[in-house]
Amino acid sequence: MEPTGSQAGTQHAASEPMIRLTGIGKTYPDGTVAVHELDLEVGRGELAVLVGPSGCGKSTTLKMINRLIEPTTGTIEIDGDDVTRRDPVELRRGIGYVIQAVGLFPHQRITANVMTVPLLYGESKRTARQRAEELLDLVGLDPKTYGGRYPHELSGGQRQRVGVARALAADPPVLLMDEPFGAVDPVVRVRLQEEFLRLQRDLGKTVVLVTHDIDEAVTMGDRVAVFAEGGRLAQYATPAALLAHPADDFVADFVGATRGLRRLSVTRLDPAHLEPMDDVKAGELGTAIDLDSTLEEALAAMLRDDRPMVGVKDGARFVGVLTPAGVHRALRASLVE
Ligand SMILES: Nc1ncnc2c1ncn2[C@@H]1O[C@H](COP(=O)(O)OP(=O)(O)OP(=O)(O)O)[C@@H](O)[C@H]1O
Repeated sequence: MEPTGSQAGTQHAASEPMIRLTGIGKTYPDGTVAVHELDLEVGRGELAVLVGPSGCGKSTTLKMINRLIEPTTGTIEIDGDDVTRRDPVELRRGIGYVIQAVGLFPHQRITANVMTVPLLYGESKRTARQRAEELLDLVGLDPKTYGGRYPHELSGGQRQRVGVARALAADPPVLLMDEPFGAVDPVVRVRLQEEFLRLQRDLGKTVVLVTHDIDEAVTMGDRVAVFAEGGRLAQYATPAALLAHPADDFVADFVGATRGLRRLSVTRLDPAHLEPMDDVKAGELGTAIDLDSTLEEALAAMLRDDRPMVGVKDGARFVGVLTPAGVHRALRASLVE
């Protein structure tokens, strides 16, 4: 199934996936099966999330993609190339990697931390500095304020942003992220998630992100891979499909009893489900919402204004009215793609 929603990045979709794992498996020498014969494809510009309970092989899978861990079976292709034939060090330079602990050099200032990657590529100090400052700006950190600080002089969320900036420094087509927003409080986490989605839409990177948080998975992912015990892939689907049709009881339990509510937060408005504005309704409307809102935001607006409908704007222009019946239609339509 094709990815849905505005974050799909489908304009880059070529028939060949950017990342293809075929029969990939990892058994550790002590006999632990961390990943069991996994097939997974990630399209160009797509953001795939690996989610599941602790110890089910998500990190192992991620680290096999950049060969920090060698698979025991199967093949991994990036952009059609078999990565097992590539020099691992050179391979890793072409793949951004963001981890929870960030891994910044504690005794280097922030700009210097981000400069390490362009310097590795042989850029002059001056170009590397300029690039680092652009990247800090891109992730929302003013280089003048933060560039001269040391990592311990930043908040957890700011350090995560530096980690993202550094991973982007080589302009890699592929970005691997292991619990990148795990170390920050829930409010900062949601902000970082939103900012990263915006950035990813602009940059069109192919991203594989590991999390154990189903909310993060369905918010961020174009497609979500749910892992089960023993490194088994239980389901790989769009958030809408996963929430509406869990493949088995394990997935149903994992996505939770409130999955119906979660569907509201992953489905965006569509003009097709709005009713036309008329004079009577115009008088009944509270504050209008934007056309790119989610159904959850739409329902929240109806409840906040205590009205059975909400006006919808595209920029400054009113485009229609959404009612609870329209919400229902939109939910059903989100599955027919
Ligand atoms: N070097 C190792 N030797 C033996 N077993 C290992 C080794 N590294 C990881 N494992 C096991 O492989 C399994 C998968 O680990 P992995 O780190 O991939 O899980 P995960 O899904 O990322 O977990 P978490 O969410 O807790 O980070 C676990 O049972 C783990 O104990």
